[in-house]
Amino acid sequence: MQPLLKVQGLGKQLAVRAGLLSHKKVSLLKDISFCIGRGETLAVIGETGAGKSTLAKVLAGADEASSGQIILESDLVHDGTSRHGDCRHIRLIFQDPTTSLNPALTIGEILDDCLRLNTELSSEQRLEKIKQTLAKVGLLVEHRLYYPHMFSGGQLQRVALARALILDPKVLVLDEALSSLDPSVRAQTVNLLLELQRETGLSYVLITHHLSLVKHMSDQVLVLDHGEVVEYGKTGEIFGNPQSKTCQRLLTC
Ligand SMILES: Nc1ncnc2c1ncn2[C@@H]1O[C@H](COP(=O)(O)OP(=O)(O)OP(=O)(O)O)[C@@H](O)[C@H]1O
Repeated sequence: MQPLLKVQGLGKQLAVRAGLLSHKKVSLLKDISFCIGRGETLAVIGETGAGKSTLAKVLAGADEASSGQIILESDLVHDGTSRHGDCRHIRLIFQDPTTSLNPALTIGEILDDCLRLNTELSSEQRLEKIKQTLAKVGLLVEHRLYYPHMFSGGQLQRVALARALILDPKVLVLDEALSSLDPSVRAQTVNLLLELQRETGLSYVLITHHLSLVKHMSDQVLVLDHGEVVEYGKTGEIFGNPQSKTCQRLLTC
């Protein structure tokens, strides 16, 4: 079966200052390859500084890769030098939604901006889409009139989810998106994500330090160390018989 998302030999280099007038290149990601099927979840784990957030940003188009390919449903999204098409099919959700939601706008205005900038929908169609999306993430239609500061942390993460889902993406990248939630809200949000996945065939790239979430949600695990893949396979196999020292260390923490 054709994978939904195929990543081949992805690399990210940065030029950093090495002296008064000189720069050197450092590799943040090296030769990353993996595939995700429709409705599947890939968990990305690794120690701090391993490159997980860099990978998240590169996948979602918030940062540019230096080499390699990103192929979504046989469309070349990144060809080794530049990004093609729009970023609506792979969307990113961060740990702290307060930093990415404009406090001066209502939730309805934030969601409407997203639709105005990325679609040709009329204002009536946009309002209908906003109402449908709020309902999809378990918020009320009236919540479109609220400002971000009027929500709890768990509700705000639902708003961030609504903003990601309103463009009907195929892949959601969750970069520690569940980490700041308290355990009961986290459990509700996980159930919501799994329900959405069952209903729509959405695929997830789940970046987290919570191994219980990895076990519960993911089909595959990719282990990063210093920007390189040191282990990649089915979740059950990785947890049952980790091969790399990094993975063994992470699983015993
Ligand atoms: N703009 C930048 N300039 C220089 N170094 C950077 C930059 N962005 C990231 N890095 C470095 O790249 C490495 C990977 O960072 P990244 O944030 O992707 O790691 P991470 O696995 O997400 O870590 P954490 O679990 O702590 O969030 C780190 O060593 C970081 O210092």
